[in-house]
Amino acid sequence: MTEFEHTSVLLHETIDNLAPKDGGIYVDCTFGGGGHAAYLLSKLTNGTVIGFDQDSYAISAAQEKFQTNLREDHQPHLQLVKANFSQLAPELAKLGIDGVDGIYYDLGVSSPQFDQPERGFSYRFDAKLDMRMDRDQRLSAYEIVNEWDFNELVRILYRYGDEKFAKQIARQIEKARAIAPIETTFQLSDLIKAAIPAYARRTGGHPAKKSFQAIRIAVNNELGVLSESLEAAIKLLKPGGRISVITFQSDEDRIVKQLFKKYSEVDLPRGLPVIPDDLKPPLKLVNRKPILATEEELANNKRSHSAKLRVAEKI
Ligand SMILES: C[S@@+](CC[C@H](N)C(=O)[O-])C[C@H]1O[C@@H](n2cnc3c(N)ncnc32)[C@H](O)[C@@H]1O
Repeated sequence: MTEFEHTSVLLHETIDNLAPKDGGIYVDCTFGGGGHAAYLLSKLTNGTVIGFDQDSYAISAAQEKFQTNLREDHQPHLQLVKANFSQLAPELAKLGIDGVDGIYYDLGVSSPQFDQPERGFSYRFDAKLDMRMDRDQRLSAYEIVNEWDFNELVRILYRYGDEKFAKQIARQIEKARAIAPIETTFQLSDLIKAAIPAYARRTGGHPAKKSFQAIRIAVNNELGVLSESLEAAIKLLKPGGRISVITFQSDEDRIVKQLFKKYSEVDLPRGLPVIPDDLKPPLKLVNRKPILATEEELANNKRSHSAKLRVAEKI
């Protein structure tokens, strides 16, 4: 049995806000342990949920855990797709689907990805630098740390990690790899610690936290694939269909917020008495402000602290 322990964040808020309807087609873009999907399936007596994940480990764990729902004749039916959600439209087209009633994303990594030392995501375990969610992908943390030039390293550390000592860390990495390749998470974490001044190391969390997050986002091109996929998702939604997105990082949330804004507002010529249908925006916001975890969830799940949920509806 493949164990997959992951506590879902904003579980009810994400799914209830989709207002699921029997017979509908729903897409879970980040299936993981299937916590959100299990709750969605429990709300349907018939209909289809398509679960995407780029991690073959998540897909094989789901094949065991959701055996019943995966049976051809079972209602509600679950179908799994091992693919990046950047491939949303072409993968759904392969299944003959060109419109959906709801779609949701729970971004970032799952607990097993962090907690399995050999995945190389965590500074808590010593392992070969990796951080690929999709282990068929070529680019890993090893290449970024050992091959990307100083300016590229500084850019990702600043941009994806808000790391103010980005330059010092990139310099330390350059110095170390000139002698021998940086192979492991502990080697990288020690270099980061050495680059950060002692006064700064005494405050905040683990000194390598921001840099590890930044490198992970770069390895998996997390921000690049998000906008592309959200654009496709909005097109795929049927009128009245909804999209929920949980983000965990400010750049991610900004992408969702700006895209929802772009599609829910239109610049109309002044003085139009009635807005013609073809000028109406394609989306309306279900919640103006992002939904955050309740006090109870915050107390029980550390991952929920940075979570923000935004929901919109296709008009
Ligand atoms: C936070 S977990 C999802 C947890 C899930 N909602 C649950 O309740 O168990 C995120 C999952 O999405 C997957 N993922 C992240 N980015 C992806 C992408 N671009 N394409 C496909 N899967 C992705 C990861 O591999 C991981 O398994």
